[in-house]
Amino acid sequence: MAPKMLNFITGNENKLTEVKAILGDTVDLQSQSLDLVEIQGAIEEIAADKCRRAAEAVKGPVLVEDTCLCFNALKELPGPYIKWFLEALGHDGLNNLLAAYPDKSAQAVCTFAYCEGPGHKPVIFQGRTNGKIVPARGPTNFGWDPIFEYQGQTYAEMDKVEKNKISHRFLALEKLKTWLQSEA
Ligand SMILES: Nc1ncnc2c1ncn2[C@H]1C[C@H](O)[C@@H](COP(=O)(O)OP(=O)(O)OP(=O)(O)O)O1
Ligand SMILES: [Mg+2]
Repeated sequence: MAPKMLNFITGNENKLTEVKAILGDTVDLQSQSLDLVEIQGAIEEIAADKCRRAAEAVKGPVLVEDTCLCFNALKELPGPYIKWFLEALGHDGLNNLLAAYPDKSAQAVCTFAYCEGPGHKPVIFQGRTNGKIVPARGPTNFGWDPIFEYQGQTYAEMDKVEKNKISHRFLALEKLKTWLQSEA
């Protein structure tokens, strides 16, 4: 059964803002701020595990999201560890990681996981946007957005409405919406 209300558990306000903007009033979106433990492993496993932890923490239905930035020349690393790479290396350091490689292409991957409550199996919805890593351009208020270029513009340079029409998060939420409608 599709939930009437989604409780999005995240410690990241920018994510919450984008999810609200993309879902609009199609869903009743609640939110709780929790910084959940994230395991190592495949992207889907990390999201599913994060979802189980969130369901245990709030003792009810939850939606979580995990974002990865995958450099193709680096066999998809930093991937789920982008948060720590970004904190340690900054935008210049992330560009420098690719200095030895001609291929600057990257994928922004957004994985949502929904779970009905403790003990239930999480359902996964994933979106991927292809782009490339460039020296930072545009406002610096959202993580790696200034170094991820999509069709000539970085995410940071893009108009928010335009970004939310093509982003990895939009593509994943389209799948979530389709699932919610099919279960209704
Ligand atoms: N456009 C973007 N979309 C999502 N995350 C981004 C973006 N730009 C930068 N980031 C950052 C935020 C984090 O440092 C990292 C993603 O790590 P992740 O664990 O998914 O987020 P988080 O820890 O900030 O929130 P959460 O509490 O939902 O896990 O990438
Ligand atoms: Mg996190």
